[in-house]
Amino acid sequence: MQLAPTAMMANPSKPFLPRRGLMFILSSPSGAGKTTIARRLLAEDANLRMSVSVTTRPMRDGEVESRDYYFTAQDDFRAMVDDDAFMEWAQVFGNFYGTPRASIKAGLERGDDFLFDVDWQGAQQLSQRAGADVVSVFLLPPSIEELERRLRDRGTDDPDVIAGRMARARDEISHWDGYDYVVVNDDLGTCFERVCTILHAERLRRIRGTGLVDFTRKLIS
Ligand SMILES: Nc1ncnc2c1ncn2[C@@H]1O[C@H](COP(=O)(O)OP(=O)(O)OP(=O)(O)O)[C@@H](O)[C@H]1O
Ligand SMILES: Nc1nc2c(ncn2[C@@H]2O[C@H](COP(=O)(O)O)[C@@H](O)[C@H]2O)c(=O)[nH]1
Repeated sequence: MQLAPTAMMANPSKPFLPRRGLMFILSSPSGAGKTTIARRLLAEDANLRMSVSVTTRPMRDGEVESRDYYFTAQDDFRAMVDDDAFMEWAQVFGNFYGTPRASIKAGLERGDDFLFDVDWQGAQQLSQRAGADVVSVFLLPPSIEELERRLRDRGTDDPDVIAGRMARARDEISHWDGYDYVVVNDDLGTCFERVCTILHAERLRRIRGTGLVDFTRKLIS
């Protein structure tokens, strides 16, 4: 039997049974494309919510407060650290970044999935603290030359900032083996499909199926 394309595509994020949400981490060296992939995932997947980080870095052209980051002063960031308001935080490129705790715990219990755009330090801390809720994906550029080209063509950073990001790229890449999945972002469409495949499969893991015990009990009773 041939299924109509619409039937095959029918909302893969909507679960048949209640399930616990997951924490979907995307990391990469700066410029490899995680923001691009993240925006497309959020646009196409109704069950995925962005975990918006707090940062002390200045806002870039085109960025929107509370959509891209909560932009904050260093003193306020420190106060949040002291209040234990972050699930993780780290210093990256001389600025501070942190993942606010608020709303994530309750969201996971409701079955919401959260997307995190964090560096390797954030991925490591979240994996240690949130264990089985975490699915981590590391994106690699097809080459170092292409990574630099993407940073230049993006047109958001001065040459000295780009040099700093390139200098850090090798260190970031050296942490590839701390992730559950590694995907090369060469062709954007192919990379996006692979990331979607990971997300859809991870949602189906037995450990997330909070409704499975009752459901299977009824099936066999
Ligand atoms: N597969 C691809 N092929 C060509 N260009 C790409 C591809 N993926 C992303 N880009 C482009 O590369 C640039 C960097 O992408 P993006 O801003 O998503 O990177 P990032 O990893 O989020 O960087 P940062 O960590 O600095 O925020 C953007 O201009 C984006 O349009
Ligand atoms: N550990 C954390 N890293 C974060 C967080 N939010 C963003 N990031 C990472 O910082 C760099 C630079 O980001 P940019 O937007 O300034 O280019 C990048 O690797 C992000 O993944 C966070 O909350 N925690």
